[in-house]
Amino acid sequence: MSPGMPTHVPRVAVVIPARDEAARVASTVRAAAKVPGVDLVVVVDDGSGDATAQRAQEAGAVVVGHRRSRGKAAAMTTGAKTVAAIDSREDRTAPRHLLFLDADLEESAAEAERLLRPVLDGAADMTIATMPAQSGGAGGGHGFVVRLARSGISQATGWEATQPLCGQRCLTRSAFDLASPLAFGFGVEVGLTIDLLRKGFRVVEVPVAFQHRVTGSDWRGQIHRGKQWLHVAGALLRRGSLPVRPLLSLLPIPAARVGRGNRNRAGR
Ligand SMILES: O=c1ccn([C@@H]2O[C@H](COP(=O)(O)OP(=O)(O)O[C@H]3O[C@H](CO)[C@@H](O)[C@H](O)[C@H]3O)[C@@H](O)[C@H]2O)c(=O)[nH]1
Ligand SMILES: O=C(O)[C@H](O)COP(=O)(O)O
Repeated sequence: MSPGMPTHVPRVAVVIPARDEAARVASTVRAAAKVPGVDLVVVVDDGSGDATAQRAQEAGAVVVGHRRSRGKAAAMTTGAKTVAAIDSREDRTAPRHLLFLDADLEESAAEAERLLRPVLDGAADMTIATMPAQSGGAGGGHGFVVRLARSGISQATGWEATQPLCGQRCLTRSAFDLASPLAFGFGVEVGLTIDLLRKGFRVVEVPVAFQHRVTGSDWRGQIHRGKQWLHVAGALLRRGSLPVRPLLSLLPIPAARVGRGNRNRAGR
């Protein structure tokens, strides 16, 4: 907590949705708590089967939980409701801004100040981090989910997101409330971006040196991506913006026949 700040200045609450993150959540909480402007860290234990809740509490977070996993978006909503309840108990004149961070950022969560600065300064309603190349390598994805998300956002709003799935975001309370209810599960980022841009809010990407666990290429990683893809597609469908081209690219037909007119297979 930074002393000497007047109480009417909106401070920032960090909300960390966490499922089975016992190995990483404590260092993420400790690093997030040190970010200037942050005076509250809430971890939502989304039905973990491990000691996530205990580790988060020991690290100093306010911990709330779901008995069974309800997905990332529901965990974010529970966290935002918890912050609202604390805000009203404290009788604040201005609600806290919400900084959503994944549980696996560990020490790099300390970099988050860059993400909240434009929101604190009133220059943006939502910031989204763009993250550097990850030390764990490029991961095992083929870009299917990222391409679907990016072209869906672009089709819906005309905005080209660099990292459309990134969940490290800072929002004003009013932006969050106006974007609720959130899109389900891993569709939440795409839904937030589209809904806020469509309502005329200012959304800005900010480079931040976060590092996180990279999804691998084993069967678990591919199941994770399948789930992400379905959730993103669901969020886009509900917003009338499911793009056709990334869907066609999933079909086993030669690239030359997918929306390339009469070009030959080499794309010339
Ligand atoms: O049912 C779930 C699944 C995940 N999480 C948490 O949500 C965060 C992101 O999940 P993760 O498994 O790390 O997903 P990634 O594929 O690594 O995440 C990328 O893609 C997600 C959207 O698909 C974004 O939310 C993330 O910010 C982005 O880093 C983590 O803190 C998880 O513990 C939950 O709370 N409940
Ligand atoms: O690993 C990732 O970046 C996400 O899980 C998305 O996977 P993708 O590479 O298939 O879009």
